[in-house]
Amino acid sequence: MATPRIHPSVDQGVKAGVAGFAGGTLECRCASGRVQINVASDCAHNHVCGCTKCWKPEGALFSMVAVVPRDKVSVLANGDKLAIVDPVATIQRHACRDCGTHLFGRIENSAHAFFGLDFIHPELSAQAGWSAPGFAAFVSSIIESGFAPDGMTGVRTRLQELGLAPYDCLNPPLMDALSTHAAKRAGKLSA
Ligand SMILES: N[C@@H](CCC(=O)N[C@@H](CSCO)C(=O)NCC(=O)O)C(=O)O
Ligand SMILES: [Zn+2]
Ligand SMILES: [Zn+2]
Repeated sequence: MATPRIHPSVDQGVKAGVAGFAGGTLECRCASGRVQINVASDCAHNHVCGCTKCWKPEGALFSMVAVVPRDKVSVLANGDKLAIVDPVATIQRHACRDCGTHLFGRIENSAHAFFGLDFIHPELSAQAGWSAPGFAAFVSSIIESGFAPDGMTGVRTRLQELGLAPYDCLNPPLMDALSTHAAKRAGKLSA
């Protein structure tokens, strides 16, 4: 069986980030009049995501997605082309109307554990040095996009080979953060 194409940024091996990297500019994929955003910070929790909601480049089974503080994100050019993909989703993904690329995803619910963080796709930046992806999230979800279930062992094996531990939700630190937040809100843990 052919090697599964996880994502073009990791298919030849995961490249390490650069310590002290300070961010860069992300662009959509239009031939002209590109939407540009600036991200004045390195990203964190970078991962590949198999969910149906995250933007994936052509041919890839996974997106590559990470978070940055929302106050570090600003629109530099052609922001009038941005539209929210799904206004009721937890993550409101601001995408280019013309090419479909997602420039940033924002959580507007201030009660959410990840409020204050925006989701970005570091590959949309020409600058190298972003923190590398460290795990694979929502792996089983690729089936929801039509991937054949009998290929899942091959996908998980390839992810392991790349050093991207596969999870069917988020990784344990992020799942623990979500549960800690929920427990504090419910008064089960002290805030
Ligand atoms: N099986 C579903 C899962 C979708 C999902 O829950 N995605 C996550 C991860 S996105 C980045 O890691 C999520 O938090 N979604 C919230 C949102 O998208 O608003 C599917 O594949 O659709
Ligand atoms: Zn575009
Ligand atoms: Zn996702």
